[in-house]
Amino acid sequence: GVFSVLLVAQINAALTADTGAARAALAWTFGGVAVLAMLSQMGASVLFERLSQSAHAVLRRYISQHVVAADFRRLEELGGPKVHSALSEHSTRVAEFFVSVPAILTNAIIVVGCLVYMAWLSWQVFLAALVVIGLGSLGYHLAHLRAIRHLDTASREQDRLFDHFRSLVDGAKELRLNGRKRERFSQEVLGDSIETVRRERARGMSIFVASASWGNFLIYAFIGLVLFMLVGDVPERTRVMTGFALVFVYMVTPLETLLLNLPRANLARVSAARIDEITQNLPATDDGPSATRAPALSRVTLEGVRHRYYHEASDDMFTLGPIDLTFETGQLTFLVGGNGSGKTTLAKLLLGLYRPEEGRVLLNGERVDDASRDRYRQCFSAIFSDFHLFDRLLDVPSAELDTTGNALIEKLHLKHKVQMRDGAFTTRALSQGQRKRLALVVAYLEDRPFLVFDEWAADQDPVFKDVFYRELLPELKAQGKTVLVITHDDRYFPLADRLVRMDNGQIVSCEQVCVAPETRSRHAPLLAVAP
Ligand SMILES: Nc1ncnc2c1ncn2[C@@H]1O[C@H](COP(=O)(O)OP(=O)(O)OP(=O)(O)O)[C@@H](O)[C@H]1O
Repeated sequence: GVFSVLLVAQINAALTADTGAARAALAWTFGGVAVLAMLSQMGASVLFERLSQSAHAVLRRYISQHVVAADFRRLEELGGPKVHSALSEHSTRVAEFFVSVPAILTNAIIVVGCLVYMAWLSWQVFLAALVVIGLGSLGYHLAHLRAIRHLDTASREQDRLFDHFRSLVDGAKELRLNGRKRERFSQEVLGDSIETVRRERARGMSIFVASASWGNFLIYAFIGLVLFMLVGDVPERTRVMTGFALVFVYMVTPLETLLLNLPRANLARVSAARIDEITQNLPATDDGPSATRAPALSRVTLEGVRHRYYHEASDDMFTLGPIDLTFETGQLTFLVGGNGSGKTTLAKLLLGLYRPEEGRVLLNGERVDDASRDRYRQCFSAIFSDFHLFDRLLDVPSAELDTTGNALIEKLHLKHKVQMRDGAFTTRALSQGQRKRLALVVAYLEDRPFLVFDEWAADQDPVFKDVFYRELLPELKAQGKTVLVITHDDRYFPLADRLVRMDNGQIVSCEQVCVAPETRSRHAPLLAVAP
Protein backbone atom coordinates (compact mmCIF):
# COMPACT_ATOMS: atom_id res chain seq x y z
CA GLY A 1 0.00 0.00 0.00
CA VAL A 2 2.75 2.38 0.99
CA PHE A 3 4.75 1.60 -2.16
CA SER A 4 1.67 2.09 -4.29
CA VAL A 5 1.11 5.56 -2.85
CA LEU A 6 4.80 6.35 -3.42
CA LEU A 7 4.33 5.26 -7.02
CA VAL A 8 1.55 7.75 -7.60
CA ALA A 9 3.66 10.50 -6.09
CA GLN A 10 6.51 9.52 -8.47
CA ILE A 11 4.16 9.58 -11.45
CA ASN A 12 2.91 13.04 -10.54
CA ALA A 13 6.47 14.25 -10.02
CA ALA A 14 7.48 12.83 -13.43
CA LEU A 15 4.52 14.49 -15.14
CA THR A 16 5.47 17.85 -13.75
CA ALA A 17 9.31 17.41 -13.93
CA ASP A 18 11.00 20.15 -15.95
CA THR A 19 14.33 18.65 -17.00
CA GLY A 20 15.39 15.38 -18.61
CA ALA A 21 17.95 14.77 -15.83
CA ALA A 22 15.28 15.11 -13.15
CA ARG A 23 13.08 12.60 -15.05
CA ALA A 24 15.99 10.16 -15.39
CA ALA A 25 16.59 10.26 -11.64
CA LEU A 26 12.87 9.72 -11.07
CA ALA A 27 12.88 6.74 -13.44
CA TRP A 28 15.30 4.83 -11.22
CA THR A 29 13.30 5.57 -8.08
CA PHE A 30 10.07 4.67 -9.93
CA GLY A 31 11.53 1.35 -11.08
CA GLY A 32 12.80 0.50 -7.59
CA VAL A 33 9.49 1.35 -5.93
CA ALA A 34 7.54 -0.63 -8.57
CA VAL A 35 9.64 -3.74 -7.93
CA LEU A 36 9.29 -3.31 -4.17
CA ALA A 37 5.51 -2.91 -4.56
CA MET A 38 5.35 -6.13 -6.56
CA LEU A 39 7.53 -8.10 -4.12
CA SER A 40 5.68 -6.91 -1.05
CA GLN A 41 2.32 -7.67 -2.64
CA MET A 42 3.51 -11.14 -3.56
CA GLY A 43 4.82 -11.73 -0.03
CA ALA A 44 1.65 -10.40 1.58
CA SER A 45 -0.63 -12.53 -0.59
CA VAL A 46 1.33 -15.71 0.06
CA LEU A 47 1.49 -15.01 3.79
CA PHE A 48 -2.21 -14.30 4.02
CA GLU A 49 -3.09 -17.39 2.00
CA ARG A 50 -1.04 -19.41 4.48
CA LEU A 51 -2.65 -17.58 7.35
CA SER A 52 -6.05 -18.45 5.93
CA GLN A 53 -5.18 -22.17 5.75
CA SER A 54 -3.71 -22.09 9.26
CA ALA A 55 -6.78 -20.30 10.57
CA HIS A 56 -8.97 -22.95 8.98
CA ALA A 57 -6.97 -25.76 10.57
CA VAL A 58 -6.86 -24.02 13.96
CA LEU A 59 -10.61 -23.43 13.91
CA ARG A 60 -11.37 -27.02 12.95
CA ARG A 61 -9.10 -28.27 15.71
CA TYR A 62 -10.68 -25.86 18.18
CA ILE A 63 -14.23 -26.94 17.33
CA SER A 64 -13.33 -30.67 17.28
CA GLN A 65 -11.62 -30.39 20.66
CA HIS A 66 -14.71 -28.71 22.07
CA VAL A 67 -16.89 -31.48 20.66
CA VAL A 68 -14.64 -34.26 21.97
CA ALA A 69 -14.47 -32.71 25.44
CA ALA A 70 -18.13 -31.71 25.61
CA ASP A 71 -20.68 -33.11 28.00
CA PHE A 72 -22.40 -35.95 26.11
CA ARG A 73 -25.94 -34.84 26.96
CA ARG A 74 -25.23 -31.27 25.80
CA LEU A 75 -23.82 -32.63 22.55
CA GLU A 76 -26.95 -34.76 22.07
CA GLU A 77 -29.10 -31.69 22.63
CA LEU A 78 -27.08 -29.53 20.25
CA GLY A 79 -27.20 -32.15 17.49
CA GLY A 80 -24.85 -33.14 14.72
CA PRO A 81 -25.94 -30.71 11.98
CA LYS A 82 -24.87 -27.65 13.97
CA VAL A 83 -21.48 -29.18 14.63
CA HIS A 84 -21.09 -30.08 10.94
CA SER A 85 -22.11 -26.60 9.93
CA ALA A 86 -19.52 -25.06 12.28
CA LEU A 87 -16.80 -27.43 11.10
CA SER A 88 -17.41 -26.93 7.40
CA GLU A 89 -19.21 -23.78 6.33
CA HIS A 90 -18.62 -21.40 9.23
CA SER A 91 -14.94 -22.21 9.64
CA THR A 92 -14.44 -21.80 5.86
CA ARG A 93 -16.02 -18.35 5.94
CA VAL A 94 -13.79 -17.22 8.77
CA ALA A 95 -10.73 -18.65 7.00
CA GLU A 96 -11.71 -16.92 3.74
CA PHE A 97 -11.65 -13.63 5.56
CA PHE A 98 -7.88 -13.90 5.88
CA VAL A 99 -7.54 -14.08 2.10
CA SER A 100 -9.35 -10.77 1.81
CA VAL A 101 -7.30 -9.18 4.59
CA PRO A 102 -4.44 -8.12 2.27
CA ALA A 103 -6.98 -6.56 -0.10
CA ILE A 104 -8.61 -4.69 2.77
CA LEU A 105 -5.33 -3.65 4.37
CA THR A 106 -3.45 -2.67 1.23
CA ASN A 107 -6.35 -0.80 -0.25
CA ALA A 108 -7.08 0.95 3.04
CA ILE A 109 -3.46 2.08 3.17
CA ILE A 110 -3.62 3.30 -0.44
CA VAL A 111 -6.79 5.26 0.30
CA VAL A 112 -5.36 6.76 3.49
CA GLY A 113 -2.05 7.51 1.71
CA CYS A 114 -3.88 9.22 -1.13
CA LEU A 115 -5.78 11.34 1.39
CA VAL A 116 -2.53 12.33 3.07
CA TYR A 117 -1.08 13.22 -0.31
CA MET A 118 -4.15 15.36 -0.98
CA ALA A 119 -3.73 17.06 2.36
CA TRP A 120 -0.17 17.83 1.37
CA LEU A 121 -1.41 19.27 -1.92
CA SER A 122 -4.17 21.30 -0.25
CA TRP A 123 -5.49 21.18 3.33
CA GLN A 124 -8.92 22.55 2.38
CA VAL A 125 -9.50 19.56 0.16
CA PHE A 126 -8.45 17.24 2.91
CA LEU A 127 -11.09 18.69 5.25
CA ALA A 128 -13.75 18.18 2.56
CA ALA A 129 -12.55 14.59 2.21
CA LEU A 130 -13.04 14.01 5.93
CA VAL A 131 -16.66 15.22 5.72
CA VAL A 132 -17.31 12.85 2.83
CA ILE A 133 -15.71 9.94 4.68
CA GLY A 134 -17.87 10.69 7.73
CA LEU A 135 -21.04 10.61 5.62
CA GLY A 136 -19.92 7.43 3.90
CA SER A 137 -19.22 5.69 7.20
CA LEU A 138 -22.59 6.66 8.63
CA GLY A 139 -24.43 5.26 5.61
CA TYR A 140 -22.31 2.15 5.70
CA HIS A 141 -22.94 1.59 9.40
CA LEU A 142 -26.72 1.86 9.02
CA ALA A 143 -26.66 -0.55 6.10
CA HIS A 144 -24.41 -2.83 8.07
CA LEU A 145 -26.91 -3.19 10.94
CA ARG A 146 -29.66 -4.31 8.57
CA ALA A 147 -27.44 -6.59 6.53
CA ILE A 148 -26.05 -8.40 9.56
CA ARG A 149 -29.61 -9.30 10.64
CA HIS A 150 -30.22 -11.04 7.33
CA LEU A 151 -26.87 -12.81 7.38
CA ASP A 152 -27.54 -14.05 10.89
CA THR A 153 -30.93 -15.47 9.91
CA ALA A 154 -29.27 -17.17 6.95
CA SER A 155 -26.60 -18.76 9.11
CA ARG A 156 -29.20 -20.15 11.55
CA GLU A 157 -31.23 -21.59 8.70
CA GLN A 158 -28.05 -23.10 7.36
CA ASP A 159 -27.73 -25.27 10.48
CA ARG A 160 -31.16 -26.71 9.69
CA LEU A 161 -30.09 -27.12 6.06
CA PHE A 162 -27.22 -29.35 7.17
CA ASP A 163 -29.77 -31.53 8.96
CA HIS A 164 -31.71 -31.84 5.68
CA PHE A 165 -28.50 -32.67 3.82
CA ARG A 166 -28.04 -35.55 6.24
CA SER A 167 -31.59 -36.76 5.59
CA LEU A 168 -30.82 -36.59 1.87
CA VAL A 169 -28.23 -39.36 2.30
CA ASP A 170 -29.49 -41.21 5.38
CA GLY A 171 -33.06 -41.23 4.08
CA ALA A 172 -32.09 -42.10 0.50
CA LYS A 173 -33.94 -45.44 0.60
CA GLU A 174 -37.18 -43.99 1.97
CA LEU A 175 -37.10 -41.12 -0.51
CA ARG A 176 -36.72 -43.47 -3.44
CA LEU A 177 -39.53 -45.71 -2.28
CA ASN A 178 -42.08 -42.94 -1.88
CA GLY A 179 -42.47 -40.46 -4.73
CA ARG A 180 -44.71 -38.06 -2.84
CA LYS A 181 -42.43 -38.00 0.16
CA ARG A 182 -39.47 -37.36 -2.16
CA GLU A 183 -41.24 -34.51 -3.88
CA ARG A 184 -42.34 -32.85 -0.67
CA PHE A 185 -38.94 -33.27 0.88
CA SER A 186 -37.17 -31.84 -2.17
CA GLN A 187 -39.52 -28.93 -2.61
CA GLU A 188 -40.90 -28.03 0.77
CA VAL A 189 -38.27 -29.12 3.25
CA LEU A 190 -34.95 -28.98 1.46
CA GLY A 191 -36.08 -26.53 -1.19
CA ASP A 192 -37.55 -24.07 1.32
CA SER A 193 -34.47 -24.21 3.47
CA ILE A 194 -32.12 -23.64 0.51
CA GLU A 195 -34.37 -20.80 -0.61
CA THR A 196 -34.35 -19.16 2.84
CA VAL A 197 -30.57 -19.25 3.00
CA ARG A 198 -30.34 -17.86 -0.53
CA ARG A 199 -32.89 -15.12 0.10
CA GLU A 200 -31.48 -13.95 3.42
CA ARG A 201 -27.89 -14.06 2.25
CA ALA A 202 -28.77 -12.32 -1.01
CA ARG A 203 -30.58 -9.58 0.93
CA GLY A 204 -27.75 -9.11 3.37
CA MET A 205 -25.06 -9.06 0.71
CA SER A 206 -27.14 -6.83 -1.59
CA ILE A 207 -27.38 -4.24 1.15
CA PHE A 208 -23.63 -4.36 1.56
CA VAL A 209 -22.93 -4.14 -2.15
CA ALA A 210 -25.50 -1.35 -2.56
CA SER A 211 -23.85 0.58 0.24
CA ALA A 212 -20.57 0.15 -1.64
CA SER A 213 -22.20 1.98 -4.56
CA TRP A 214 -23.25 4.69 -2.15
CA GLY A 215 -19.56 4.96 -1.22
CA ASN A 216 -18.65 5.20 -4.91
CA PHE A 217 -21.16 7.94 -5.49
CA LEU A 218 -19.69 9.88 -2.60
CA ILE A 219 -16.24 9.61 -4.17
CA TYR A 220 -17.46 11.18 -7.39
CA ALA A 221 -19.37 13.82 -5.45
CA PHE A 222 -16.14 14.55 -3.66
CA ILE A 223 -14.17 14.70 -6.91
CA GLY A 224 -16.73 17.14 -8.35
CA LEU A 225 -16.62 19.21 -5.20
CA VAL A 226 -12.86 19.46 -5.33
CA LEU A 227 -12.38 19.97 -9.06
CA PHE A 228 -15.16 22.47 -9.65
CA MET A 229 -15.46 24.29 -6.37
CA LEU A 230 -12.52 23.98 -4.04
CA VAL A 231 -9.45 24.04 -6.28
CA GLY A 232 -10.57 27.14 -8.19
CA ASP A 233 -8.30 29.70 -6.60
CA VAL A 234 -5.48 27.78 -4.96
CA PRO A 235 -1.92 28.81 -5.86
CA GLU A 236 -0.09 26.56 -8.42
CA ARG A 237 -3.47 25.52 -9.79
CA THR A 238 -2.19 23.30 -12.61
CA ARG A 239 0.13 21.27 -10.41
CA VAL A 240 -2.56 20.76 -7.81
CA MET A 241 -5.20 19.89 -10.44
CA THR A 242 -2.95 17.27 -12.11
CA GLY A 243 -2.13 15.88 -8.71
CA PHE A 244 -5.78 15.56 -7.79
CA ALA A 245 -6.84 14.11 -11.10
CA LEU A 246 -4.17 11.48 -10.76
CA VAL A 247 -4.94 10.68 -7.14
CA PHE A 248 -8.65 10.34 -7.82
CA VAL A 249 -8.20 8.03 -10.73
CA TYR A 250 -5.71 6.04 -8.73
CA MET A 251 -7.88 5.91 -5.62
CA VAL A 252 -11.21 4.84 -7.10
CA THR A 253 -10.33 1.18 -7.72
CA PRO A 254 -8.75 0.54 -4.30
CA LEU A 255 -11.73 2.20 -2.69
CA GLU A 256 -14.15 0.02 -4.62
CA THR A 257 -12.15 -3.09 -3.78
CA LEU A 258 -12.13 -2.03 -0.15
CA LEU A 259 -15.86 -1.49 -0.06
CA LEU A 260 -16.54 -4.80 -1.81
CA ASN A 261 -14.24 -6.76 0.49
CA LEU A 262 -15.69 -5.43 3.70
CA PRO A 263 -18.93 -7.47 3.32
CA ARG A 264 -16.85 -10.63 3.22
CA ALA A 265 -15.34 -9.59 6.51
CA ASN A 266 -18.84 -9.19 7.85
CA LEU A 267 -19.85 -12.62 6.64
CA ALA A 268 -16.85 -13.97 8.50
CA ARG A 269 -17.93 -12.07 11.57
CA VAL A 270 -21.38 -13.67 11.52
CA SER A 271 -19.80 -17.10 11.08
CA ALA A 272 -17.34 -16.48 13.90
CA ALA A 273 -20.25 -15.50 16.14
CA ARG A 274 -22.03 -18.77 15.26
CA ILE A 275 -18.90 -20.81 16.02
CA ASP A 276 -18.64 -18.99 19.32
CA GLU A 277 -22.27 -19.67 20.16
CA ILE A 278 -21.97 -23.35 19.28
CA THR A 279 -18.78 -23.86 21.28
CA GLN A 280 -20.25 -21.93 24.23
CA ASN A 281 -23.14 -24.39 24.13
CA LEU A 282 -20.65 -27.19 24.39
CA PRO A 283 -18.82 -26.49 27.62
CA ALA A 284 -16.14 -28.98 28.49
CA THR A 285 -17.25 -31.63 30.98
CA ASP A 286 -16.05 -31.35 34.53
CA ASP A 287 -15.33 -35.04 34.30
CA GLY A 288 -11.83 -34.82 35.63
CA PRO A 289 -8.63 -35.66 33.86
CA SER A 290 -8.81 -37.86 30.80
CA ALA A 291 -8.22 -41.48 31.79
CA THR A 292 -7.20 -44.49 29.73
CA ARG A 293 -6.93 -47.34 32.23
CA ALA A 294 -9.92 -49.11 33.72
CA PRO A 295 -10.07 -49.17 37.53
CA ALA A 296 -10.71 -52.51 39.27
CA LEU A 297 -14.41 -53.28 39.53
CA SER A 298 -16.26 -55.38 42.05
CA ARG A 299 -19.58 -53.60 42.30
CA VAL A 300 -21.46 -50.73 40.65
CA THR A 301 -24.44 -49.24 42.48
CA LEU A 302 -27.05 -46.76 41.36
CA GLU A 303 -28.69 -45.05 44.33
CA GLY A 304 -31.82 -42.98 43.78
CA VAL A 305 -30.58 -42.02 40.30
CA ARG A 306 -32.90 -39.83 38.30
CA HIS A 307 -32.82 -38.25 34.84
CA ARG A 308 -35.32 -36.09 32.98
CA TYR A 309 -35.81 -35.28 29.31
CA TYR A 310 -37.79 -32.18 28.55
CA HIS A 311 -39.63 -32.19 25.22
CA GLU A 312 -40.05 -28.60 24.18
CA ALA A 313 -42.38 -29.24 21.24
CA SER A 314 -45.01 -31.07 23.35
CA ASP A 315 -44.04 -29.35 26.62
CA ASP A 316 -43.85 -32.66 28.43
CA MET A 317 -41.23 -34.46 30.42
CA PHE A 318 -39.93 -38.01 30.56
CA THR A 319 -38.62 -38.90 34.00
CA LEU A 320 -36.44 -41.90 34.65
CA GLY A 321 -36.08 -43.07 38.20
CA PRO A 322 -35.38 -42.87 41.02
CA ILE A 323 -33.43 -46.04 40.23
CA ASP A 324 -31.78 -48.25 42.84
CA LEU A 325 -29.78 -51.08 41.33
CA THR A 326 -26.54 -52.92 42.07
CA PHE A 327 -24.36 -54.86 39.63
CA GLU A 328 -21.95 -57.43 41.06
CA THR A 329 -18.89 -58.78 39.28
CA GLY A 330 -19.65 -61.73 37.06
CA GLN A 331 -23.37 -61.04 37.11
CA LEU A 332 -25.45 -61.34 33.93
CA THR A 333 -28.40 -58.93 34.02
CA PHE A 334 -31.10 -58.66 31.38
CA LEU A 335 -32.88 -55.30 31.23
CA VAL A 336 -36.29 -55.64 29.62
CA GLY A 337 -39.35 -53.49 29.02
CA GLY A 338 -41.46 -51.87 26.33
CA ASN A 339 -40.23 -49.33 23.79
CA GLY A 340 -39.53 -45.99 25.39
CA SER A 341 -39.59 -47.41 28.92
CA GLY A 342 -36.13 -45.92 29.61
CA LYS A 343 -33.73 -48.87 29.19
CA THR A 344 -31.19 -47.03 27.01
CA THR A 345 -31.38 -43.96 29.23
CA LEU A 346 -30.65 -46.13 32.27
CA ALA A 347 -27.68 -47.62 30.40
CA LYS A 348 -26.33 -44.13 29.63
CA LEU A 349 -26.58 -43.22 33.30
CA LEU A 350 -24.86 -46.44 34.31
CA LEU A 351 -22.07 -45.82 31.79
CA GLY A 352 -21.44 -42.32 33.12
CA LEU A 353 -22.49 -40.72 29.80
CA TYR A 354 -25.21 -38.81 31.64
CA ARG A 355 -24.55 -37.18 34.98
CA PRO A 356 -27.41 -38.14 37.37
CA GLU A 357 -29.64 -35.15 38.08
CA GLU A 358 -30.37 -36.68 41.47
CA GLY A 359 -28.95 -39.63 43.36
CA ARG A 360 -25.49 -41.08 42.94
CA VAL A 361 -23.47 -43.78 41.26
CA LEU A 362 -21.00 -45.77 43.35
CA LEU A 363 -18.04 -47.76 42.11
CA ASN A 364 -16.94 -50.33 44.71
CA GLY A 365 -18.83 -48.27 47.30
CA GLU A 366 -17.15 -45.00 46.38
CA ARG A 367 -19.14 -42.18 44.89
CA VAL A 368 -18.39 -41.38 41.24
CA ASP A 369 -18.04 -37.61 41.07
CA ASP A 370 -17.00 -35.19 38.36
CA ALA A 371 -13.33 -35.74 39.10
CA SER A 372 -13.52 -39.51 38.71
CA ARG A 373 -16.21 -39.90 36.05
CA ASP A 374 -13.90 -40.30 33.07
CA ARG A 375 -11.87 -42.91 34.93
CA TYR A 376 -15.11 -44.68 35.90
CA ARG A 377 -16.24 -44.80 32.26
CA GLN A 378 -13.11 -46.78 31.36
CA CYS A 379 -14.69 -49.80 33.17
CA PHE A 380 -17.15 -50.24 30.31
CA SER A 381 -17.45 -51.41 26.75
CA ALA A 382 -20.85 -50.83 25.21
CA ILE A 383 -22.57 -51.61 21.92
CA PHE A 384 -25.63 -49.39 21.48
CA SER A 385 -28.27 -50.01 18.85
CA ASP A 386 -26.98 -46.86 17.05
CA PHE A 387 -23.35 -47.91 17.59
CA HIS A 388 -20.50 -46.48 15.56
CA LEU A 389 -17.82 -48.74 14.21
CA PHE A 390 -14.49 -46.97 13.75
CA ASP A 391 -12.41 -48.31 10.90
CA ARG A 392 -9.53 -48.95 13.28
CA LEU A 393 -9.17 -49.99 16.88
CA LEU A 394 -7.32 -46.79 17.83
CA ASP A 395 -5.15 -49.01 19.97
CA VAL A 396 -1.40 -49.26 19.47
CA PRO A 397 -1.19 -51.61 16.46
CA SER A 398 0.79 -54.79 17.07
CA ALA A 399 1.16 -58.20 15.47
CA GLU A 400 -0.39 -59.70 18.61
CA LEU A 401 -3.45 -57.44 18.36
CA ASP A 402 -3.94 -58.43 14.70
CA THR A 403 -3.62 -62.12 15.54
CA THR A 404 -6.13 -61.97 18.40
CA GLY A 405 -8.47 -59.77 16.34
CA ASN A 406 -8.34 -62.13 13.33
CA ALA A 407 -8.96 -65.16 15.55
CA LEU A 408 -12.07 -63.47 16.95
CA ILE A 409 -13.19 -62.48 13.46
CA GLU A 410 -12.84 -66.09 12.37
CA LYS A 411 -14.81 -67.36 15.36
CA LEU A 412 -17.57 -64.88 14.62
CA HIS A 413 -17.83 -66.27 11.06
CA LEU A 414 -16.54 -63.12 9.38
CA LYS A 415 -13.17 -64.34 8.13
CA HIS A 416 -14.27 -64.48 4.48
CA LYS A 417 -15.49 -60.88 4.69
CA VAL A 418 -13.05 -58.87 6.73
CA GLN A 419 -9.59 -59.03 8.27
CA MET A 420 -7.68 -56.99 10.78
CA ARG A 421 -4.46 -55.46 9.46
CA ASP A 422 -2.27 -53.06 11.45
CA GLY A 423 -5.06 -52.57 13.98
CA ALA A 424 -7.63 -51.64 11.31
CA PHE A 425 -10.47 -53.53 9.65
CA THR A 426 -9.97 -54.10 5.94
CA THR A 427 -13.58 -53.10 5.23
CA ARG A 428 -16.74 -51.88 6.91
CA ALA A 429 -18.96 -52.55 3.90
CA LEU A 430 -20.85 -55.31 5.69
CA SER A 431 -24.42 -56.09 6.64
CA GLN A 432 -25.78 -54.54 9.83
CA GLY A 433 -25.62 -57.87 11.68
CA GLN A 434 -22.04 -58.43 10.51
CA ARG A 435 -20.98 -54.93 11.56
CA LYS A 436 -22.48 -55.61 14.97
CA ARG A 437 -20.34 -58.73 15.19
CA LEU A 438 -17.30 -56.58 14.39
CA ALA A 439 -18.35 -54.22 17.18
CA LEU A 440 -18.38 -57.28 19.42
CA VAL A 441 -14.81 -58.08 18.31
CA VAL A 442 -13.84 -54.55 19.36
CA ALA A 443 -15.57 -54.98 22.74
CA TYR A 444 -13.71 -58.26 23.29
CA LEU A 445 -10.39 -56.70 22.41
CA GLU A 446 -10.98 -53.75 24.74
CA ASP A 447 -11.22 -56.29 27.57
CA ARG A 448 -13.12 -54.05 29.98
CA PRO A 449 -14.66 -55.55 33.14
CA PHE A 450 -18.26 -54.41 32.41
CA LEU A 451 -20.03 -54.93 29.07
CA VAL A 452 -23.33 -53.39 28.02
CA PHE A 453 -25.23 -54.65 24.97
CA ASP A 454 -28.24 -52.63 23.83
CA GLU A 455 -30.36 -54.99 21.72
CA TRP A 456 -27.22 -56.47 20.22
CA ALA A 457 -28.89 -59.66 19.06
CA ALA A 458 -31.79 -57.88 17.34
CA ASP A 459 -30.00 -57.98 13.97
CA GLN A 460 -28.59 -61.50 14.28
CA ASP A 461 -29.92 -64.60 12.54
CA PRO A 462 -31.57 -67.22 14.81
CA VAL A 463 -28.46 -69.42 14.83
CA PHE A 464 -26.12 -66.65 15.88
CA LYS A 465 -28.68 -65.23 18.31
CA ASP A 466 -28.60 -68.60 20.01
CA VAL A 467 -24.81 -68.53 19.99
CA PHE A 468 -24.84 -65.09 21.58
CA TYR A 469 -27.20 -65.95 24.45
CA ARG A 470 -26.10 -69.52 25.10
CA GLU A 471 -22.37 -69.27 24.53
CA LEU A 472 -20.91 -65.81 24.32
CA LEU A 473 -22.70 -64.41 27.34
CA PRO A 474 -21.95 -67.40 29.64
CA GLU A 475 -18.36 -67.29 28.44
CA LEU A 476 -18.04 -63.59 29.31
CA LYS A 477 -19.57 -64.34 32.69
CA ALA A 478 -17.11 -67.17 33.19
CA GLN A 479 -14.29 -64.72 32.51
CA GLY A 480 -15.59 -62.64 35.43
CA LYS A 481 -17.17 -59.92 33.31
CA THR A 482 -20.24 -58.10 34.51
CA VAL A 483 -22.77 -57.94 31.68
CA LEU A 484 -25.92 -55.90 31.14
CA VAL A 485 -28.02 -56.99 28.17
CA ILE A 486 -30.94 -54.85 27.01
CA THR A 487 -33.21 -57.22 25.17
CA HIS A 488 -36.67 -58.03 23.87
CA ASP A 489 -35.82 -61.72 23.21
CA ASP A 490 -38.13 -63.23 25.82
CA ARG A 491 -37.26 -66.81 24.97
CA TYR A 492 -33.79 -66.22 26.40
CA PHE A 493 -34.91 -64.42 29.58
CA PRO A 494 -34.39 -67.56 31.71
CA LEU A 495 -30.68 -67.51 30.84
CA ALA A 496 -30.04 -64.35 32.86
CA ASP A 497 -28.90 -64.29 36.47
CA ARG A 498 -31.29 -61.45 37.01
CA LEU A 499 -34.16 -59.94 35.06
CA VAL A 500 -34.84 -56.23 35.56
CA ARG A 501 -38.11 -55.02 34.10
CA MET A 502 -38.81 -51.38 33.32
CA ASP A 503 -41.95 -49.47 32.59
CA ASN A 504 -42.37 -45.75 32.03
CA GLY A 505 -38.98 -44.86 33.51
CA GLN A 506 -39.35 -47.04 36.63
CA ILE A 507 -38.05 -50.44 37.62
CA VAL A 508 -41.19 -52.50 38.11
CA SER A 509 -39.54 -55.77 39.03
CA CYS A 510 -36.12 -57.24 39.64
CA GLU A 511 -36.11 -61.03 39.72
CA GLN A 512 -33.29 -63.49 40.33
CA VAL A 513 -33.55 -66.22 37.73
CA CYS A 514 -32.85 -69.82 38.77
CA VAL A 515 -32.10 -72.21 35.90
CA ALA A 516 -30.22 -75.45 35.78
CA PRO A 517 -26.71 -74.71 34.41
CA GLU A 518 -26.99 -77.33 31.65
CA THR A 519 -29.88 -75.44 30.02
CA ARG A 520 -27.68 -72.35 29.76
CA SER A 521 -24.94 -73.78 27.56
CA ARG A 522 -25.60 -76.38 24.93
CA HIS A 523 -22.46 -75.98 22.84
CA ALA A 524 -18.73 -76.02 23.27
CA PRO A 525 -17.22 -72.58 24.01
CA LEU A 526 -17.03 -70.57 20.83
CA LEU A 527 -14.50 -67.98 21.85
CA ALA A 528 -11.59 -69.99 23.08
CA VAL A 529 -9.17 -67.17 22.22
CA ALA A 530 -8.25 -65.07 25.21
CA PRO A 531 -8.51 -61.41 24.23
N1 LIG B 1 -32.14 -37.83 23.26
C1 LIG B 1 -33.37 -37.72 23.82
N2 LIG B 1 -33.90 -36.50 23.99
C2 LIG B 1 -35.11 -36.37 24.56
N3 LIG B 1 -35.85 -37.40 24.98
C3 LIG B 1 -35.37 -38.64 24.84
C4 LIG B 1 -34.08 -38.86 24.25
N4 LIG B 1 -33.85 -40.19 24.25
C5 LIG B 1 -34.95 -40.76 24.82
N5 LIG B 1 -35.85 -39.83 25.16
C6 LIG B 1 -37.15 -40.09 25.81
O1 LIG B 1 -36.92 -41.02 26.85
C7 LIG B 1 -37.81 -42.10 26.75
C8 LIG B 1 -37.03 -43.40 27.00
O2 LIG B 1 -36.16 -43.60 25.93
P1 LIG B 1 -35.13 -44.80 25.89
O3 LIG B 1 -34.34 -44.70 24.66
O4 LIG B 1 -34.39 -44.85 27.18
O5 LIG B 1 -36.14 -46.05 25.82
P2 LIG B 1 -35.86 -47.59 25.59
O6 LIG B 1 -36.53 -48.31 26.70
O7 LIG B 1 -34.41 -47.84 25.39
O8 LIG B 1 -36.66 -47.83 24.23
P3 LIG B 1 -36.41 -48.89 23.04
O9 LIG B 1 -36.80 -50.24 23.51
O10 LIG B 1 -37.35 -48.39 21.99
O11 LIG B 1 -34.98 -48.77 22.63
C9 LIG B 1 -38.45 -42.03 25.39
O12 LIG B 1 -39.84 -42.25 25.53
C10 LIG B 1 -38.20 -40.64 24.90
O13 LIG B 1 -39.36 -39.88 25.07
